[in-house]
Amino acid sequence: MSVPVLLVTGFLGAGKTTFINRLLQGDHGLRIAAIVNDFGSINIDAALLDGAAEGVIGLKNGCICCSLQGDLMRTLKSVLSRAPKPELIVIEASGVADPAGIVQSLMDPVIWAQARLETVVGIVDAADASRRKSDPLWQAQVRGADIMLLSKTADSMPEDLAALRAALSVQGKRNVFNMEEPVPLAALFLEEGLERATVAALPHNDSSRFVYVEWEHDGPLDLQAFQQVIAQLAGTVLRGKGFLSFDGGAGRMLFQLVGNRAALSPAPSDTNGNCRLVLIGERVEFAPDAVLRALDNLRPGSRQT
Ligand SMILES: Nc1nc2c(ncn2[C@@H]2O[C@H](COP(=O)(O)OP(=O)(O)OP(=O)(O)O)[C@@H](O)[C@H]2O)c(=O)[nH]1
Repeated sequence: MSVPVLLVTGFLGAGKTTFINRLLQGDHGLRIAAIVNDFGSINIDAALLDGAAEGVIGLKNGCICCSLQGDLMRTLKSVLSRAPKPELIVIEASGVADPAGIVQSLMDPVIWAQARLETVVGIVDAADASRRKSDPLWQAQVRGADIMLLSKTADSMPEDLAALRAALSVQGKRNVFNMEEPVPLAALFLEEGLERATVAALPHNDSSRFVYVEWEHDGPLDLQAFQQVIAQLAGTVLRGKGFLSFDGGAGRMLFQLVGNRAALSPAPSDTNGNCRLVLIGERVEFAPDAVLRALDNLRPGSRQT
């Protein structure tokens, strides 16, 4: 029997991993395999989900809507050959992916016979939507979604939330859920027989729009110096995430930056090793060399005055 597939899409930092984590930890009793696609070679998302489930597979160094399509298909086939087979497959697209390209790949009749795309779940950061809504990539992600989940609704202004819901309903999105409330698993499955409209993928000149740096350091960092660097870079970094340790031995921390909101929280216990950090920005305003210099300046002994 064909295994249902949920494709989760949404802009950088929208809440895709958070949603998948909740799904993996839900008490539905389903055997779920998750395939996650991070931007870059340091696979933070897979590490974040690792604690939640076996069967989390990270696809890195590219984007599954373009350069990694072949990898996605190979990974799907290998997941499907597992015994016992998963009962649900969740694919997290990277935050820079256009879901239309992935949907086209999943329509392959050989794949479809074994794994049928059930629903494209689109996640929109409600607190960021009014700023982001004219972005063609954001629009493509909304257009390609069958159902919508609104994240960070508690952080958004009520009038912005109302405007967002109105805009989504104009676009024909009937199923819009608040991600800060429990979303029942059944709500993620489309009514039987519902046809998905074919959506054209964005032209692929977009791949050079985003750039990122990956940075690693063996040992703890000075917290205050790190915060200063992040404050300097704020405004040019769209998304940051990583695992870090700081002087004083408070343990490993998970760093999350979305737009101008940064947070540090205790990292999942099974994340070991060096400090590792990924920062992503738009090529027009994010200068990787300067960002790397600022980060390298954090290494003990190399601080410049
Ligand atoms: N308050 C609040 N925070 C959220 C919600 N959803 C996600 N977050 C936070 O937003 C940040 C990014 O969430 P992720 O789930 O990693 O976002 P993502 O879409 O997977 O990010 P990328 O894959 O890097 O594009 C994290 O700090 C989350 O804790 C939400 O509904 N409410």
